[in-house]
Order: sequence, then C-alpha cells, then structure tokens
Amino acid sequence: MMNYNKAIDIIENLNLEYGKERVSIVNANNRVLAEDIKSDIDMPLFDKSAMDGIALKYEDLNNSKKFRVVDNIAAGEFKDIDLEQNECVEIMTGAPVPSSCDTVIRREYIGNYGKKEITVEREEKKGSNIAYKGEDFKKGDILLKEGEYLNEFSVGTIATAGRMYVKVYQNPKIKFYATGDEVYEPDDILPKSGIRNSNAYSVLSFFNKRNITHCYGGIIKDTKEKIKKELDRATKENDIVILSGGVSAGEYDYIPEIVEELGFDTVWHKIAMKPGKPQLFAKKGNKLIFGLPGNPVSTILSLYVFVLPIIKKITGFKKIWEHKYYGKLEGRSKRKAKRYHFVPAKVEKINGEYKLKTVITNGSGDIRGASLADAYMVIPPETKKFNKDRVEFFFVK
Ligand SMILES: Nc1nc2c(c(=O)[nH]1)N[C@H]1C(S)=C(S)[C@@H](COP(=O)(O)OP(=O)(O)OC[C@H]3O[C@@H](n4cnc5c(N)ncnc54)[C@H](O)[C@@H]3O)O[C@H]1N2
Ligand code: MOO
Repeated sequence: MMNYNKAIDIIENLNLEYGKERVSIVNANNRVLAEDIKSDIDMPLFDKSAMDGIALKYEDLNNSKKFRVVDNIAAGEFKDIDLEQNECVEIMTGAPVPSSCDTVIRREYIGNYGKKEITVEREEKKGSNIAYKGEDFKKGDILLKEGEYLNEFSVGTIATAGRMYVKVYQNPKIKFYATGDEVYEPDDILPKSGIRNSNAYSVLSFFNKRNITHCYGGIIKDTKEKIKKELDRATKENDIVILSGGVSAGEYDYIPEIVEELGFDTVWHKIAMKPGKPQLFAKKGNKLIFGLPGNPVSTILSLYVFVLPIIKKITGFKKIWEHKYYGKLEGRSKRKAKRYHFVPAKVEKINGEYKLKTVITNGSGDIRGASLADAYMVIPPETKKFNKDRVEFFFVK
C-alpha cells in the first residue's frame, strides 16, 4: 500500500506531454497557452475618450468657463478638428480625442450640455478622461507568455491581439468505462441484485463541468477476456482510460492483473486513504489507466484527488491542486491510524472564519449522503499533528 503523500509526490513529478494543438479562442478557456502572444497593434489604438462629455484645450479654462461647441464625435468616427480658443467638441466614450484637445470633461459637469454654448461648471484635472494611445500595450509587446493559464480575461486579450485561433497544450483523449455484472444504466430495468450506474454520470459530468473532452464506453461486464480486450483497444485509441470498479480484492476484480498483462507498469495500487483505498494508477509511455474504486463516493473523490491533478499536470497547468481552505472543525473527529481520511462536511463562514461540521453518511456507497456535503476535509493519520482549529478542506460545491 502506498503512502498518500508519496502519491502526491509522484503526481508533482510526472513528466508527460501530449503535444500542442490550435483551438478557436472560444475553446481556449481553462487551457494552457503553448505559444507567446504578441500584439499587432497599440492599445488603445488612438487617444481615446473614457467619458461622454466635451473635449477641450485645458489652458482655455483660464480665459473663460464658457465654450462654443463646434462638432460632435461619436465612437468609431475619426475627426481631427483644429479648435480655436474656447471652442470644444462633444465627444462620446470610445471616440478618438482630436489632437488639439488635451482634456475631456464629463457631461455631468457641463451646464447647458447639448446646446451650442456650454459652461464648464466643475473642472477636472488636465489630461482627465483620456486613455492614451499605447498606454495598455504597444505593437510588438508580448501580452501573454507560453505556459500561462487561460481564462476569459486572457481570451479577451488574445482577441485584442487580433487572433481567432491559438496554440494550447493538447488535451489527452479520455475514455471512461463502468465495470461490473451488477451495474445497470439509470433507465434499464433493475434486477433484484443490481445497482444503478451512478459513477459514469458523476465522472462524465465532472469532466463536462471542466471543459475536458472525453467519451463514454458504457458498462463492461466482469469477464476477464471482455475487460482485457476492451482495455487493450481503448488504450490504443485513447491517452487515458478510466474504469470504475473491479480493483479491490474480489474474485472478479480483474483490473490489476489485466493492466500488467497489457504491459502497463502499476504506479500504485492501494493508497493509505479512506475512502478510495483500492485505487490503481498504471502507465505505459504516454498512456495512462486509472482504476477507480467502484463505490460512488470513492470514484468521485479519486477524480478530485488524483485524476484531475494528473490531467492538469500533463496539460501544462502550474496550479494542479484543488484550492486548499482551512476551517475550524466543530464536534468530534474520528481519526484512522496510518490513513488519510476524507470526510464530508457542511461549511459555513461566520465572522470571516470557516466552520466545518461533519456530514454523517453510511460510507463510500452512500452517494446521496455525500451529495449533502459542501466540502471534503482532509484529516491526517494519527501519526501526524492535528489541529481541529485549522483543518484543511476543499470545496465540492
Ligand atoms: N476484501 C476486501 N474487500 C474490499 C476491499 C478490500 O480492501 N478488501 N476494499 C473495499 C473498498 S474500500 C472498496 S471502495 C471497494 C472497491 O472495490 P472495487 O473497485 O473492486 O469495486 P466493486 O467491488 O466493483 O464495487 C464496489 C461497490 O460499488 C458499486 N459500484 C460499482 N460500480 C458502480 C457504478 N458504476 N455505479 C454505482 N455503484 C457502483 C458496486 O456494486 C459495489 O457495491 O471494495 C471493498 N471491498
Ligand atoms: O475506501 Mo472504499 O474506497 O471505502 O470506498
């Protein structure tokens, strides 16, 4: 059985690459950039008004607060008007400021706005309300560097740099199977000894939520030949194959031996944690197999704790772990010797501090019980120091 922290170490040191791909910028969110993004323009492209109001020459305010409006510039229009003393132009937000003007006064500070003669009732500083050409970035500047995580702000930046497609690190091809003779789809007729396949839908929706493409291979029945044949084919066509069930110590738990027979190296089988102990992770070159424990809660926790960090790691993410939070555990806590314990909890924020309450469930088969939790606490084994006032947890809601 492998120590939980050893598994974490292995993940942090995984070094696998699946190449690069070009994607439309609308599909680039939550991916990692595989090239530098250079701008082909100055931004702003011109001295731009940041307010609706009037543009004028600041020094004219020393003569008089009264101005004559000679024109009106809308966003999208380019009018380089030469102003005489105490002349001004009406200008809209986003419109180019004529080179003869150095200040924009917002319309709220103008008396008689909209008429030919106006009065500046309240002054602003010289240079106010103008975003200057190139003040955000200049043509040729590198706006985003290779390795950067992309979110909607970065996608907007790439669009501003004039790009519709962008190179990102390739996502691995992922396929998921449920296994087990007793497992039936939610809309199948359920025999007396059956169980509904919740795992497939938990796993697929977990990936959907994170914009990770994947496909579903259905339920494989528990015969060694069937599983081996399917797994052989699936690992040839995909980069990552994920299975649920069939990894513990039962007579029909064939996955660990099949994985070896297919030439994969078992990185771990069984980790000192609860739930999720019978975990399997195997590797052959760039191909990965995850054998997740069949109990629904264990399957989902394995996604949070191992599968997602590994996918992030191999797709170029620098931050691969779920964000860690700390809170105060109220009530008693059970601790299991030598094993990390993942315990479902309700979370409340009171006076800026997270308060955690254990959600009592019937264990790792109790998917409904787990669905009431907001978070999972990570309780260290008895051998480690434990402070109930500062318990690590991660949100699942
Ligand atoms: N002698 C031992 N028995 C077990 C051990 C052990 O260490 N020694 N570990 C237990 C733990 S912990 C878990 S978790 C399970 C995991 O076993 P498997 O991965 O082999 O999973 P199965 O036995 O196939 O299934 C376990 C449980 O989950 C149900 N299941 C399976 N697939 C699905 C699915 N797609 N959707 C919903 N539920 C599913 C299955 O019917 C079982 O009830 O082993 C313990 N035993
Ligand atoms: O550890 Mo099992 O994974 O209890 O459900």
